[in-house]
Amino acid sequence: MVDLKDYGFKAVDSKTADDIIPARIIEVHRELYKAICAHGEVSAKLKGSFLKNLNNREDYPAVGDFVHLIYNPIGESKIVKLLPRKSKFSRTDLSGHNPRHAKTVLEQVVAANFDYVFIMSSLNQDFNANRISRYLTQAYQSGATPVVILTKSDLCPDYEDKIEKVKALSNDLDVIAVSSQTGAGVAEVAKYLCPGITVVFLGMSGVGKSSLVNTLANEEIMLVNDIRLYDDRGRHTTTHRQLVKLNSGAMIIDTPGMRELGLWDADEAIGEAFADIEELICDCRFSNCSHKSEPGCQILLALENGTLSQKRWKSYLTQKKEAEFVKTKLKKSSKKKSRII
Ligand SMILES: Nc1nc2c(ncn2[C@@H]2O[C@H](COP(=O)(O)OP(=O)(O)OP(=O)(O)O)[C@@H](O)[C@H]2O)c(=O)[nH]1
Ligand SMILES: [Zn+2]
Repeated sequence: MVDLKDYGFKAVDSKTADDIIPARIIEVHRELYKAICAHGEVSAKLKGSFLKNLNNREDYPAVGDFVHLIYNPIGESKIVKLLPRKSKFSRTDLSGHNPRHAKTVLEQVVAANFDYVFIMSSLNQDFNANRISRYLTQAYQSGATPVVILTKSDLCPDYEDKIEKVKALSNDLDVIAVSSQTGAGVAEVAKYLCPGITVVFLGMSGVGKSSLVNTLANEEIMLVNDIRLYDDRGRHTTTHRQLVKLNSGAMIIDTPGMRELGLWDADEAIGEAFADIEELICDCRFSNCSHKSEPGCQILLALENGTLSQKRWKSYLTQKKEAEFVKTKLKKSSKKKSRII
């Protein structure tokens, strides 16, 4: 028997019928799900009655979700309910269109119920505090706790100032420098990986995610967790596990969607990441200040006396603009009936 608590399940007061049990989604392949439940791993589909009542794309189960299912020991189990999410990452699905021409923007959840977002950024010449700040905005919005992991510390002997720069992005932010090459800092990251804890990684390709995961797991976990399947023509294929359990008992969610996250209704999260700027704006003399030339503008004053850097102000404006763009698209598309999958 599998104890779902080992997979982060917190039993709530939801009394279930005898044949309905909780499970966690570990893979999503179009309409087919793979889930872990008390009886081990099962294949599952959405039950017709559940599917019929789905209105939004975000209500479809995603990797990491807890669900209720009717267990079937000899065939596909049926998912009957999606349990409330404590955190989630959504991707703006532009229906395959270039953003400028997209007619519909749909929210698609790509990972759910994670405790930490590991924001990965390399300490070498790619280091970019603005990018980290963008990821922070998304992390706060997800509902989980961000931890910034600065990789390849062996390539950058002098990284203290970079750590300070990142710490200045937000209050109480944990920032860890690591090297998968030398092992420096890896133990600090491992402290987060307690049994039942789920983490996701955000970061550009090549920052060293796989190397770190392999170092943490002390084995080729990415390979170990690949499973072999036979496709419908009997050909041999491998698929990549989307929720991976480490030896420590912690879990990592890694889905294709995680790699292309867009900003989703980010105003509130931007407010958290740029609280200082929003405070300044509140103090501008005119409530509709454009922060370009008005007298009594606190932004202009802060830029002039150097308490606010041009770079940070520009980064704030860029994020606002992006969030605005998505919102406009969303408003337009919600007037029409949303197309679901
Ligand atoms: N010097 C040094 N190189 C590293 C370190 N970690 C990773 N690398 C190198 O950086 C390159 C990319 O590392 P990966 O772990 O594959 O990066 P990734 O983020 O998983 O990349 P994707 O699979 O494309 O998402 C590889 O050539 C690694 O050998 C490190 O701590 N120090
Ligand atoms: Zn102003």
